[in-house]
Amino acid sequence: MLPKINFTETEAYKYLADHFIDINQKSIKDLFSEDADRFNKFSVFFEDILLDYSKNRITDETLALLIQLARECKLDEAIKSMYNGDKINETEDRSVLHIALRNLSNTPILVDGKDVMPDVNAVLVKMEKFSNSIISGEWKGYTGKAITDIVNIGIGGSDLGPVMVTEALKHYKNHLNIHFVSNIDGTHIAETLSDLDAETTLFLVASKTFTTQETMTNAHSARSWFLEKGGKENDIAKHFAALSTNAKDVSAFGIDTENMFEFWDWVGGRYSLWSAIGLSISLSIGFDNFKQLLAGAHATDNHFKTAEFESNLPVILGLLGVWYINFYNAETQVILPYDQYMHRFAAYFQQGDMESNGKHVDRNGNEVDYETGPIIWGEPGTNGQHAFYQLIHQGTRIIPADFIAPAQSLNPLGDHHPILLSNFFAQTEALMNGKTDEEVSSELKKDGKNEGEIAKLAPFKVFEGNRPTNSILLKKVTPYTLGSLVAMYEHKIFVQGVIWNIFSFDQWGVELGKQLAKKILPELEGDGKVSSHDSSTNGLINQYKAWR
Ligand SMILES: O=P(O)(O)OC[C@H]1O[C@H](O)[C@@H](O)[C@@H](O)[C@@H]1O
Repeated sequence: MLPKINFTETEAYKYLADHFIDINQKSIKDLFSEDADRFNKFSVFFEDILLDYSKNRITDETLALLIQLARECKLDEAIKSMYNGDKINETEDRSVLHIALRNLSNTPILVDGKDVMPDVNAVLVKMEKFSNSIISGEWKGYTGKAITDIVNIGIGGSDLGPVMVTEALKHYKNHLNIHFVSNIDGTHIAETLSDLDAETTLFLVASKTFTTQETMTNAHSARSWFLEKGGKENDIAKHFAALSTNAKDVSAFGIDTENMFEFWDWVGGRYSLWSAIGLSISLSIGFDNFKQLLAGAHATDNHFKTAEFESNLPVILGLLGVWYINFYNAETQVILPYDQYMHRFAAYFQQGDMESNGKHVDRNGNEVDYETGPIIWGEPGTNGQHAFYQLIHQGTRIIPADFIAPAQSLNPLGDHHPILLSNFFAQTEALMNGKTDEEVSSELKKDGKNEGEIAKLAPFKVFEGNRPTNSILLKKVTPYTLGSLVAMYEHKIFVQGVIWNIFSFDQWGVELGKQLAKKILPELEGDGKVSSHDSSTNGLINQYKAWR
């Protein structure tokens, strides 16, 4: 089980609070000039990933105290508990074993005394066979044609991971066209289906529970479309597969359980891209590449489990986040991939991080009196530079930023990649160094401005700097490296949840809105006025009814 320790009552926390007062006087720039070895000290390699965290407001002492904090919070025990298959998702009484899905070493992992690996491996074999027969064209649709288009119908964890990965690994994709329908807004499925041919389309209904309203509604619409286009009830087996933990509801929907790819309740939705939910990935890039993705994640899992905290990437990232959130009052964490293929990476970790650590009750059931999960946001560079970096550079908030870039481009076109990377390097340097009043004034002087003009303009052009960043330089975006990177962020979330003494693997916060929507739906029928809510909700519903 997870320890239940209030981190603000640890020795390390008290030391950190004192230390914060000292370190807050110093700039990162000063820290670099005081220590020629700073980059070597605060950077760490993991295979083809270099994490440089030297441009942070930390010293040796900060890091030592943060690691002490992790030890006092018994992070090592928590990691062991997760890997042992303990039911650390206590509020749902479940183990948390996404690590088992990519456990290519095949060491036994027990849940309730039973090794889960034979089942995991059997589903992987089934995914491989299925992927191969669709990709090769051996699998035929109801009129004898090969499949050309895959539509994954799912939402949340049954959508975001496959979307992010198939986009990030588009370079490795085969001839199949992959589409994703998630939104209940009819536009999403209507627009997707408008260009498709029922004879050559395969639907993957992806839902852990197989009860999610959006997914079920979209799946039923897809089924009706298929039947309208000429498919017959008994052709459905050739065009619909299910990715789920719920065999009963899958067969009730009419999907042959032969076409069901199973996973288990110990796989959280937002940690499920490694499971059968990853079938669209395996179809898009081939099973061997999917396995490489798992292999990369497995390598990170081993690193997280065995590396000393001082050189453990997820631990370092997690603790740096705690440092900014709980001592500097940072509210957000921005993720900035300098790689167009990774354009959904931040969106993916919005669910990964915010659904995991957006909690205000600790593991003892008490309200916390400290901040927990940050707001995650981000867009690919350099687009972000031309949109919101102004606020990161000159706004009033501290925004810790993760910059991610591959050294090798998958599309080495002219000088695009050096230009992209020059921006990647320049931004973290600029955020750290800023630009002083003297520098601004002398620049303005060179531009021919007079004293009065300089005094007037200079304040607006000063950058105070001292804004913290991590740089994550990858050799190249490959299935393996992406797997490693995603697992690194997953474990970072776990580290932070352990320190904050919250349960990171439940998501009760998504329920209330769902319940209320179910109550409101019947009220939308008929023309009668609705008066059962507050005046705002009544007013909005009644206006909707008047306008629809
Ligand atoms: O896969 P399902 O069961 O359709 O759930 C889809 C999503 O539903 C809810 O919003 C949450 O529970 C998410 O964590 C989940 O990913």
